[in-house]
Amino acid sequence: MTSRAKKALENDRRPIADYGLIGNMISTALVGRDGSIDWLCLPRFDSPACFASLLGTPENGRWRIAPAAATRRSSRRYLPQTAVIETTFETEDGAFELIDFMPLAEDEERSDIVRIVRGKRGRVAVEMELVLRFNYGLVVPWVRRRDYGLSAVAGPDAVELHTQAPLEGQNMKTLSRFEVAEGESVPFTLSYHRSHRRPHFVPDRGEALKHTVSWWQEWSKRCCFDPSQEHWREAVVRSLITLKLLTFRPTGGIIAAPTTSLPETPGGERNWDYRYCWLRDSALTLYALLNAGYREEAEAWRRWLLRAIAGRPDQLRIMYGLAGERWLPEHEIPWLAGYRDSRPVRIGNGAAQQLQLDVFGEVLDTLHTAREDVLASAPDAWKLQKVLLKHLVQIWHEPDQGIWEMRGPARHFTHSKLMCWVSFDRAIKAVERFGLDGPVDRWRAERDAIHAEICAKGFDPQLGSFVQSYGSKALDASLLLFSQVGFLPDDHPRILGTVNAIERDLLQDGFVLRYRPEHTVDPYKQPEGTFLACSFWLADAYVMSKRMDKAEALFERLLSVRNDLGLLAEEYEPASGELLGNFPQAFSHVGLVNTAFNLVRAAGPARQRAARTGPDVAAQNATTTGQARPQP
Ligand SMILES: OC[C@H]1O[C@H](O[C@H]2O[C@H](CO)[C@@H](O)[C@H](O)[C@H]2O)[C@H](O)[C@@H](O)[C@@H]1O
Repeated sequence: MTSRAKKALENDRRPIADYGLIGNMISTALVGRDGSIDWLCLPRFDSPACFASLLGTPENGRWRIAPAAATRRSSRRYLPQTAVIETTFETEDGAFELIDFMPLAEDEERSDIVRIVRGKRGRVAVEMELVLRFNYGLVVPWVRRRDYGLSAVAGPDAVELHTQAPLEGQNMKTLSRFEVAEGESVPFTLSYHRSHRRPHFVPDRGEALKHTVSWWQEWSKRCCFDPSQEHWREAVVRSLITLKLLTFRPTGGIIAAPTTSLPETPGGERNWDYRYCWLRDSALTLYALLNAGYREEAEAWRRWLLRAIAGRPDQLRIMYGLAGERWLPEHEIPWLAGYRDSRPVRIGNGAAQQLQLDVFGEVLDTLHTAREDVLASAPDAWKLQKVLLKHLVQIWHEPDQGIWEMRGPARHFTHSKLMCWVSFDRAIKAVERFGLDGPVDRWRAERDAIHAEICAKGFDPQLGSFVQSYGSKALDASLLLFSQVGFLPDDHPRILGTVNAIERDLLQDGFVLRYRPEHTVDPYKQPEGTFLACSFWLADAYVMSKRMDKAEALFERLLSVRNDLGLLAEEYEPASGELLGNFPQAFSHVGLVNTAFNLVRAAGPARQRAARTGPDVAAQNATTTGQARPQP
């Protein structure tokens, strides 16, 4: 076997959970346990990757710093309450730490990655390999030596490597070999800039580290999760830091994940680009941020939402780019082999063109919650809501692609209709509670008509459960949301029956599948992993029906599948114990935060949502359920 093939295989076998996330709220990088950065898009989350070995081979770009000799042991952690990763490598000759972080950046076209090698014990030989490949692992740049290191340019992109370590070019790669002794530091900075602009000054790396650490620690302190529940608080803070890392600071948009095409089925075709902002994820994200006390972030998210959706209501999209872009065409990238041969690798997302009726409900619920929680006034929000409702009156009867964005024929998905009901319901509440103007009688008639239709066509008396789409027998985890949006009382037999049916049909080793592909119109029939956000929704449904022990047990199991850094992908495969799908995924982390608050507060996000109220955080802090018993 050639060494190239060996390397490819080595890369193929790396579990998704082996990665950690660093970032500066403009872009992020995935750092492997072995010291290799295998995914980095520059300048923004949604730009082409310059390190793409995650989806191919090391030849598609990576930046590895690791011991030159065999590693005896390695361990890693985030520096407490930060987005800075510290990996410790131990060899026969001693030990060193590798500190990885991205300093905060103001300019969305300039980002730095800092890597500091710090000797801890003995004297260790270290190897650095930098393989730069712009445009998703394809384009080899023109590299020149500089007194500060090197510069590389190709087309619109340029990077500078700043280091005092010796550098050597070999086979289109840059290599370095040096030794580090106890107490010594060898820093590297990779700085991106547009090739038509001048490179920027790279400040002192020690100072940048101090500043980055203290910024994250101050930010984390703001989390108002009960500090006495240390174990859960730590998990909540890690999820919030991850959500913050997935936020595009210049606009406030939050992406679903920083990766594309990590497979939902290893070796399969369910490989999608998640580097965009989904409206669907907005209401639950807002509850998570507000409950945790992050008002500014919630306000920035709401402002992003209002800008993104502004315009004709019939042009509402289900997802947008970081700044609200609507043109997100889907392409396949043939030169990347795919993570464990999972092809195609896709860029852009065709689901952006779909009709998914539930997004109306998500948007109207988000704006309603913002009003209930007295976020800074947004005078145009109500006008926009009325226009959206006027359009929804015309279209809620239509079939759509549903919450799971199925690419088969359109259906009357029950969850989509449920969220249409939410749209009218929240608007009526806005009139009743805030005296806003609107055709409330018309809205009441629509709301009642949808309610009656769902109860007649979306419920199967034999199963005793709501079903995925009108007239079908298939179940769907999105039906777990019925109680938390307030459609029927928590203890209604139809709500309890639906939870029972999902427990019977969709559980795999205690985790929840979205649906069974063989029972649906989904054209991709390969089995996928269990869906983590849905598993959190089951825990929430247990809270709503006051089964706190079950809720707590499921929550603990979900915490146990996070990787060693506390990160979750979109899915989890119980048989192999692997995380699957794009990573880390915002929807999963939003689920974690909301379930944690549901467990510790008398009225957490699920009950707030059912009551159509916002989280009054001060009052919430004063009341905890006392029902949950977190482990120390
Ligand atoms: O696997 C099917 C679909 O998966 C993606 O969508 C999923 O992620 C979204 C973002 O978190 C979430 O809102 C949605 O409900 C999930 O199904 C993908 O982007 C779609 O193109 C794909 O059809």
